[in-house]
Amino acid sequence: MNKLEEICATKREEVAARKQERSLSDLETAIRAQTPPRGFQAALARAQDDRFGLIAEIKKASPSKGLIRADFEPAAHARAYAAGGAACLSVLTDAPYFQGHEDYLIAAREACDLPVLRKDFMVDPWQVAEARALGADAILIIVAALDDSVMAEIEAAALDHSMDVLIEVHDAAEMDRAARLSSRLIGVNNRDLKTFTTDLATTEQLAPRAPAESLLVGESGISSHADCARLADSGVRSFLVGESLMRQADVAAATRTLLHG
Ligand SMILES: O=P(O)(O)OC[C@@H](O)[C@@H](O)c1c[nH]c2ccccc12
Repeated sequence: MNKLEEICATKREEVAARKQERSLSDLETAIRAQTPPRGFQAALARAQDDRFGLIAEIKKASPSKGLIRADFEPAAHARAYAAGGAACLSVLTDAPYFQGHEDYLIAAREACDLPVLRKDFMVDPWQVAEARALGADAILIIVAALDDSVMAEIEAAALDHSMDVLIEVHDAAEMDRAARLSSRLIGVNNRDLKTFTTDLATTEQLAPRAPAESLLVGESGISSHADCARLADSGVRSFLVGESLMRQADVAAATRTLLHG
């Protein structure tokens, strides 16, 4: 079993337990009390028309790096990312592997007016309703983790709630499977899921294979303006960046430097 399979197996158990505690109708009630989705893909598209689109990630820890930031303050990081010019936020909510929490998403979304992606391992459409109930504006579908039918069900649930879907691929076969979904917001993960090493060439190689009219996002291992400029040469003008920004003392300044050099 590779790490992704292990994480998803743990997630299935977690979701089974949560479903016992919270019915779908209970979630629907919470959703009605939520503010409407903020338009994640539209915000990213506007930003990259102007310059670069940044999805800045609120990430406390990861399986490969352990604790990334000790003085972890989701609301303060959200405000710093917004001040630095990020178009959108991504907030890790997976607890067992990333030390994330739903409360971090709620706090980050309340602290600014950027659209927020719930970064978690979606294995069941129920989680989409849960994400919207928390306020999430977008969810992630990891193609490597799902078969085609579950993927389509999760996407349909998100579109039903007027949320955007970031579809994550990391090889050519996954890009072809992503093309069969309807979302055209496609992230190429530069991180090899087996070795955890990152290589920006992954985005460069897969970008030409994306369906027409896709909004492409380069994900993982991006740490400088030069990295962004390099990926822009292959037509990718939006980026998902976590660790390199989370490690900075002045997150707002680092975000500005990443975007503007
Ligand atoms: O911290 P980085 O190297 O900038 O990467 C951010 C983001 O791409 C990464 O956290 C990520 C991409 N896809 C994921 C899926 C699950 C958990 C995490 C991720």
